[in-house]
Amino acid sequence: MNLLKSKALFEEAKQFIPGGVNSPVRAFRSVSVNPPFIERGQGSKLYDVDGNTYIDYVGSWGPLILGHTHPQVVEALKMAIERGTSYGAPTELETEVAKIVCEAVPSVEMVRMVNSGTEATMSALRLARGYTGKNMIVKFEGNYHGHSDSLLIKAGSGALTHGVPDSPGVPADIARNTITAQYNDIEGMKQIFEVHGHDIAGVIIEPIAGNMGVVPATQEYMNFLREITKAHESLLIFDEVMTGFRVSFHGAQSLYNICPDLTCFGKIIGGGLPVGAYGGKREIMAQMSPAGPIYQAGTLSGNPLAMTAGFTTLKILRDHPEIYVDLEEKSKLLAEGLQKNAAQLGVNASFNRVGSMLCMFFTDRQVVDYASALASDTKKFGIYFEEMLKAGVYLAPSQFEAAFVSAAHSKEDILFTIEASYQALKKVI
Ligand SMILES: Cc1ncc(COP(=O)(O)O)c(C=O)c1O
Ligand SMILES: N[C@H](C=O)CCC(=O)O
Repeated sequence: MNLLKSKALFEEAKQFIPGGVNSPVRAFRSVSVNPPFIERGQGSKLYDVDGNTYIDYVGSWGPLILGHTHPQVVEALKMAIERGTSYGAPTELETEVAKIVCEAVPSVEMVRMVNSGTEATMSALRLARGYTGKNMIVKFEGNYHGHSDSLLIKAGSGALTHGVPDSPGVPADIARNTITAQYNDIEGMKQIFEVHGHDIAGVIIEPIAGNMGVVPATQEYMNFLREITKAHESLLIFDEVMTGFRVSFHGAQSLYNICPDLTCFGKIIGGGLPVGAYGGKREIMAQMSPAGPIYQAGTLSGNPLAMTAGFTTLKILRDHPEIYVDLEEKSKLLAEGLQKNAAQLGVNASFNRVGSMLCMFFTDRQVVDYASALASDTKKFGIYFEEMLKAGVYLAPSQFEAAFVSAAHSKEDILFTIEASYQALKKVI
């Protein structure tokens, strides 16, 4: 694989951008490969500046459930851009997007658009604190909710991959109000509520974690969380930035049949443009300014281009439920193929998959939380990753990220990936 141009561009970028990238995971630091610089994407494929083609399972870290440059999304954007890029004033489309979100996710009666998942979770915490009058937030080890101060504690994703789950720069006074819990650990959470229950504003969780690899919460745990938060008048906040419109059109909450108080969205609702959103019960959301006293704002919030890409994507997903059936079939085929390869070659690997989010961990332990995810052999992952990239399969460059199947992946893509994985795993043993 020739990456000469990418290498030169990366060196140049490092002169002007910290680490050469605008988000740490893109630097490929945990694997010993130069990041390919991307020229364009189409369907299931990414094309780099050196002329390499990859089957893409990153999908811009989740938003591209329809694949790259979906014709309807591109056409809608072309028409929208002719009308202007931003007005800083209300548009009808914002209500249309809000309506489609509220209709899809019944726990969300009102929704506020922001510009990223980070903003969505940060604002949801402020709302939880303002609404309950309490201070503390509980989050889970290995869950990632973006990079706001209160949540960058024992965080997953790039923070975990790069070894900074507790970032310098987060004031101790702020960190003190965040309690970290073990995922799927009922007894641990009972103890937290016994000690701090009177002052817990909310518990925020990735219902299906995708930032320590893919790790679903158990149904029993979810039922318990709903009960304990209700009993203590704390809010249950689902971070569905990754799972929203991904694992189902109705979100992870529909799979668990749990009604959280607040839900955060991002990724898919922006159809590949920068968007986040948070929503929930009317009574709670009505506390947000200007309806209520809790402040949050955004120059580009509800941006017409982002709303156009998001609305078009959500409408396609809503009107074509067969997309989710197809995603399930392809993802199952892929996961089973990878699993069979590992078993045949005697590689210690464990698999988690929910719909089109999946992860192969290089460990023989079943991965149910942060500790069991950390048991993975990241050196083996690094070898596997490099071999897959050379074969033309673009995975996230970390053991602690999800792979996403999109509507654009063909059966041929999946079969090619399974064969490439067999050859790559041979290099791991
Ligand atoms: C579950 C989850 N929450 C929040 C975020 C933060 O979103 P963003 O990167 O758009 O700020 C991410 C991804 O980065 C995520 O996966
Ligand atoms: N895992 C992260 C989001 O889901 C990756 C995105 C990033 O940090 O750039």
